[in-house]
Parts: sequence; C-alpha cells; structure tokens
Amino acid sequence: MRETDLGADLESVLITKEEIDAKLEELAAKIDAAYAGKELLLVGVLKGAVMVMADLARALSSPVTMDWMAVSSYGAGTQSSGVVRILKDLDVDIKGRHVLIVEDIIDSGLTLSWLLSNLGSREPASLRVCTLLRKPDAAKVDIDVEWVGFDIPNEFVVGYGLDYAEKYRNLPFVGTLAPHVYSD
Ligand SMILES: O=P(O)(O)OC[C@H]1O[C@H](OP(=O)(O)OP(=O)(O)O)[C@H](O)[C@@H]1O
Ligand SMILES: Nc1nc2[nH]cnc2c(=O)[nH]1
Repeated sequence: MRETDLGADLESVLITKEEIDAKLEELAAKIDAAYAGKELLLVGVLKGAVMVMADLARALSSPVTMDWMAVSSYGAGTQSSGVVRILKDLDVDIKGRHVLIVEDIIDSGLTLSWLLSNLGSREPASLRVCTLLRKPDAAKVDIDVEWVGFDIPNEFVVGYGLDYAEKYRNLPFVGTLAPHVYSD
C-alpha cells in the first residue's frame, strides 16, 4: 500500500518504510554480533510483530529458528486491559535455548512484563527483547529492553503490523489515525 493510498483515515506518517528498513538492518547487525556462535530462537508475538519478525529475520546473517506466541490485552480498543491472555502458546520447549522476543511495540509494558515472567519460568539459556517501537511516556512498568528501534510519543499508532480494530496492519509505514476514525 502506498502512502498516497492513505485516504482520510490517517493523520500523519510517523516512521517511513525507508526508516524502518534502515533501522532493522542496524538492529540485525547488532543481534548477529550478540549471538555469534549461538543458536538463536526468535519468538514473535502475534499478530502485531509479524512484519518486524519477517523483515528482521531476513536482515539477520545468522541462521535462526522461529516460533510464535499469541497473547492479547488490547481487544478492539486503544487501551491495554492489563489482563494478558495466551491465545496460542509456543510449539517448542525453550529450556536451555537462547530466546529473543520480537515485538512490534512496548506501550504500557504490561504485555512484555508478563511475557518475560512467563517465558523466563521455562528456563531459557538467555531471554532478551527486540522491539520496533517503544513509548517511554506510557510505561507502567520498568523493563530492560536490549534492542529498541524507535522511541515514539504517547499516541496510538497503526501500520507495519499494528492495527486499529484489525485494520491498517498492512500499511508499510507507521502512522497516526485521524480522530474521526475513533469516533465513527
Ligand atoms: O505494552 P503494552 O501496553 O502491553 O502493549 C503492547 C502489546 O500490544 C500489542 O498487542 P495487542 O494486544 O494489540 O495484540 P495484536 O498484536 O494481536 O494486535 C503489541 O503487539 C504488544 O504485544
Ligand atoms: N495499534 C496499536 N496497538 C498498540 N498496542 C499497544 N500500543 C499500541 C498502539 O499504539 N497501536
């Protein structure tokens, strides 16, 4: 989808496709270096992280394996409920594995905090996090995140995997919604 196909739904483009591509190349080089000589398992958090996972994995030089978890705390709204539900668990046992959680966004941090505790209890050899986006002003918990693409303002964003009521995930950039979309 091109930026000119936005129609009236989007207010602004916050991060362009080119900026995302360049950032993922940069993060991939750091991740390659950090896991040199180790077998890395990428754990993508569905559904939002699909685009980051696909593009980050292809930017890595090291061979990796991938698995997916689906959790939800947002439903169809724009505020985290704080209650995390597992919709799909991992297929593999991560005990003794080097695990990198791949996220699209850390907002309140409640989802990631819960994930770190849940996956941490499965005794991985290491457990770290890479996220494309983070909202420092929205944090409700303090989490140490190794790799962050962009710190963004505390606004609800869509695109590049992120949805509003399941729409806009296929935008190739990250943008903000026009207010009328919320009130319609
Ligand atoms: O830091 P938090 O406030 O917890 O928010 C971050 C979470 O919200 C989004 O998932 P969402 O629950 O919207 O599900 P989705 O990925 O299927 O859209 C995103 O993918 C993160 O997992
Ligand atoms: N689409 C979308 N999902 C989120 N989940 C947590 N924060 C956000 C956000 O800003 N946009």
